[in-house]
Amino acid sequence: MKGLYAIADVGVLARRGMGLRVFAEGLKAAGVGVVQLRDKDGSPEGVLAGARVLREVFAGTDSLLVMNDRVDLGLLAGFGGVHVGQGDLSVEDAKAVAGQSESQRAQRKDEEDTERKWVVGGSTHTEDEVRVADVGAADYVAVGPVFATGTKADASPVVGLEGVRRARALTGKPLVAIGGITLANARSVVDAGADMVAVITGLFVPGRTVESVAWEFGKICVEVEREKTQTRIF
Ligand SMILES: Cc1ncc(COP(=O)(O)OP(=O)(O)O)c(N)n1
Ligand SMILES: Cc1ncsc1CCOP(=O)(O)O
Ligand SMILES: [Mg+2]
Repeated sequence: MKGLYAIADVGVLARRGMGLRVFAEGLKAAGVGVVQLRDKDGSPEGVLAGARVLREVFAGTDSLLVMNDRVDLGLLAGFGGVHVGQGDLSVEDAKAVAGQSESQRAQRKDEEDTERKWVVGGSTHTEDEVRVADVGAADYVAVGPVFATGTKADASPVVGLEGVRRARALTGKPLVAIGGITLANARSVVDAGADMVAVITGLFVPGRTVESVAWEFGKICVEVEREKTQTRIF
């Protein structure tokens, strides 16, 4: 898991007058690897309707589709995973609902090679939460908000780049940074140790297409990773 983790926030899209399908097609054209559907105000059927749009647009690609908050809707939608925060179902319970707890997987050992793992990611905002997530069942650990964000009204205090560095030191799991990430600061976030940058508002740059912005986020992540590898070799 490296690069851009794009979040299709239904409320933000509506406020910006952009359709979910058009937005998703831009992400697909940019080759985005992970796309989350975040619909905080939608009815269950409304969320599933949005999920169907993402399934259609990303059909035939390897992109991972992640449902925010609701493991049941993620499973119904045929998504590849769910993201849960500190106030949502726990990562472990989300795994169990998806039939992916340790014991459930052990019972189906023979199928495991062919079975694609259902991904469960979890939010963290403090060092203690990162420590807990590191030893728990989360497939990736999200940390944030890195910078101030206007998108989440009940966001925790910002952790800054130092928070990303500390999280990096505390977990070897894939680390996703979120909150106020833009093209201008994405490099610093990946430099601080994030594997992926999760972005909502930063995908909208006046005068530019979502595709070109998403592509540039991916390019920044690849460049920083390449620089890190070279630094390690020489
Ligand atoms: C990749 C990623 N990281 C963090 C969050 C935030 O999750 P949560 O804290 O549950 O807040 P809501 O998004 O549900 O308001 C996320 N959605 N995705
Ligand atoms: C969902 C969420 N969780 C922590 S910050 C945040 C909002 C991220 O949105 P933006 O990229 O617009 O700051
Ligand atoms: Mg949540």
